[in-house]
Amino acid sequence: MNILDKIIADKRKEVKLKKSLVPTSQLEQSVLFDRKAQSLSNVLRNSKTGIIAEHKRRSPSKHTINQNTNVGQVAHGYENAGVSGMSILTDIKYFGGSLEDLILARASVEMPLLRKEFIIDEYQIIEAKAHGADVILLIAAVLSKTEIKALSELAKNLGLDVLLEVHNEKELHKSIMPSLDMLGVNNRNLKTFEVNLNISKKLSEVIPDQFVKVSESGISSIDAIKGLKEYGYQGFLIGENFMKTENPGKAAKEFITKLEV
Ligand SMILES: O=P(O)(O)OC[C@@H](O)[C@@H](O)c1c[nH]c2ccccc12
Repeated sequence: MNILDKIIADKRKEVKLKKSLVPTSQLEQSVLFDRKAQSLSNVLRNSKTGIIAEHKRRSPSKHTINQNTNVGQVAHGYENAGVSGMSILTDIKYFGGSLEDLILARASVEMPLLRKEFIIDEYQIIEAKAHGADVILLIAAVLSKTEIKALSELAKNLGLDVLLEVHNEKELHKSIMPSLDMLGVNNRNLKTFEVNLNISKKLSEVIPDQFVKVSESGISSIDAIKGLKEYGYQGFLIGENFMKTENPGKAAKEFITKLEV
């Protein structure tokens, strides 16, 4: 079994258990559930830099990246750096994140927050809204077309933006539908961990213009961003490059300052 299949198998068990413990009717009572979400796609359309900075403690490919973070401080640092939004890993087992991280970031900043999760069930979208997310991620590699449609339509009904992630042309063709806001190309193959920025460049031609294009993973230089912008990308998801430093917010600030000149 590849790592992605393993993560999804565990996720199915986790969601089943959660559903039995906390019903959606209870999630819907959260004060955050009624909060009006902010649109990351709108921010990206109007941003010169388009950085989405991620909070990621560890990953199956890199193991420990940064175990000493205070997510509220990181969120403040990113906001102060002028990022367009923040991505927060909420998977516990493989990425060391949690929904608590999402709440703590929400309590610290106003900018759009993406719940970075392996979403396979509508329950997780209600949960995202109840914990202050503005955006959800859907990963085409693990969902059918019917699932992508149902999950993205639910998110839109709740006022959330949808970022749909693909890694190849087949996934892209299966996924294109009006209930998506952003199309993300993951430069990392989630099955092999191989990273190649040319995947974003290649797939850019087949992404229709109505979607904001986001390039994800393996981005660590200003030149990489300049190159991707030429292919129409307006969003750049960066995790490790900031998180591996002692002060991710400071690293993001230095990066964005260089990008602006
Ligand atoms: O740390 P990086 O290489 O900058 O990558 C960030 C982000 O793109 C990556 O964490 C990611 C992209 N898609 C995902 C799906 C699930 C978990 C993680 C991810």
